[in-house]
Amino acid sequence: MTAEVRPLARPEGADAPPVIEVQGVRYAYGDIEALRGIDLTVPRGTFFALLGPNGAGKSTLVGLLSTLLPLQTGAARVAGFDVRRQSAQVRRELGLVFQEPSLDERLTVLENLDFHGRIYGLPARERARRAAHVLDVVELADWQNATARILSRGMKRRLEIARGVMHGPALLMLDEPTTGLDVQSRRAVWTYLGQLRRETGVSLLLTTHQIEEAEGADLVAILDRGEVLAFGPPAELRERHGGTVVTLRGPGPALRARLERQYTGQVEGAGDELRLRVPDAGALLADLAPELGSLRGLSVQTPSLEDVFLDLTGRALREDRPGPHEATLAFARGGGEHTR
Ligand SMILES: Nc1ncnc2c1ncn2[C@@H]1O[C@H](COP(=O)(O)OP(=O)(O)OP(=O)(O)O)[C@@H](O)[C@H]1O
Repeated sequence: MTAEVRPLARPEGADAPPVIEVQGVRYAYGDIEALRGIDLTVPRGTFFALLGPNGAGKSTLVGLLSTLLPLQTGAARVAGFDVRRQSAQVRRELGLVFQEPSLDERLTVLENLDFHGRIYGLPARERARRAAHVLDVVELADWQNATARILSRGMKRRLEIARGVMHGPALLMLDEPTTGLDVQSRRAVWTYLGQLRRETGVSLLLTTHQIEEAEGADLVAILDRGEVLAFGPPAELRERHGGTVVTLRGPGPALRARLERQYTGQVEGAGDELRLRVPDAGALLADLAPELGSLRGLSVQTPSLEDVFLDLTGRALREDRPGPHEATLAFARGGGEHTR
């Protein structure tokens, strides 16, 4: 494959076409409808996360964008190139990091990068320059002559990421990139990805069912059963579909009556506990301030994208759901003391 050489850093003008454009895309495997009409536009430079449970259609959409699957209905472009008519240009704009390791274990770290650069037709000097740069970013420069086989899992993943951006793509596609890594290696991967974004302007497409990783994205699309249920910045989705839940323990009858009157439709819970779902917990807490001392306890639960998914579908995104992001204050009744 021959190709023009482009700089590692790709400062894009405001008029650069979106990195992903998908319009009316449907896809079926025989009778199984995997995608049922997808529309998405993702601007250049974005960290975009595609979040959805198993079978939602994430891999199918990624397959279409990366030209591995043929488009059946609708239109899709990557960095302005049509996936149907300009598949070679689309592939040049993509870097891929899969869940499964894909390094040549017999080659050294540097040779893995160099080989990749050759496939993309980069001249030797350019390959050496780019390899040095990306190895520097992922902190593997000291390991460049080591055989890939001896690297730890985290280091291999870092090398795969370095290789993914070696040819200067517009979009790096990451399929569950931190699966199987320990917490420290996960963090390292995200640090390096952040740095690569800053230095090269590369956009990221992350497919995941890990909520924590999607929370860090600029834009999230929640996909379920072949449809985009919500699309926007995580904070906006949380506000639109989650709402902060404030739980009061031991509110007296007068306070309860006032809140039910004032926050019609947002109050639930009987007996000792009262839950209010509000867009802005600060305003509610300010309103409650004079009565805080009379409560036995209070907790503020910030919604996560898991709550957003639950609100949209009535189902949990995954079984091993982490505990809610909860801050609890317990007040000793009457005493004014509190513990955290
Ligand atoms: N090769 C195939 N043949 C038939 N059906 C398929 C094929 N690949 C996927 N499907 C079906 O298409 C739907 C979407 O699958 P897809 O793999 O795109 O979802 P996903 O969100 O990527 O899931 P996962 O996270 O499990 O990879 C599912 O119902 C799946 O069973």
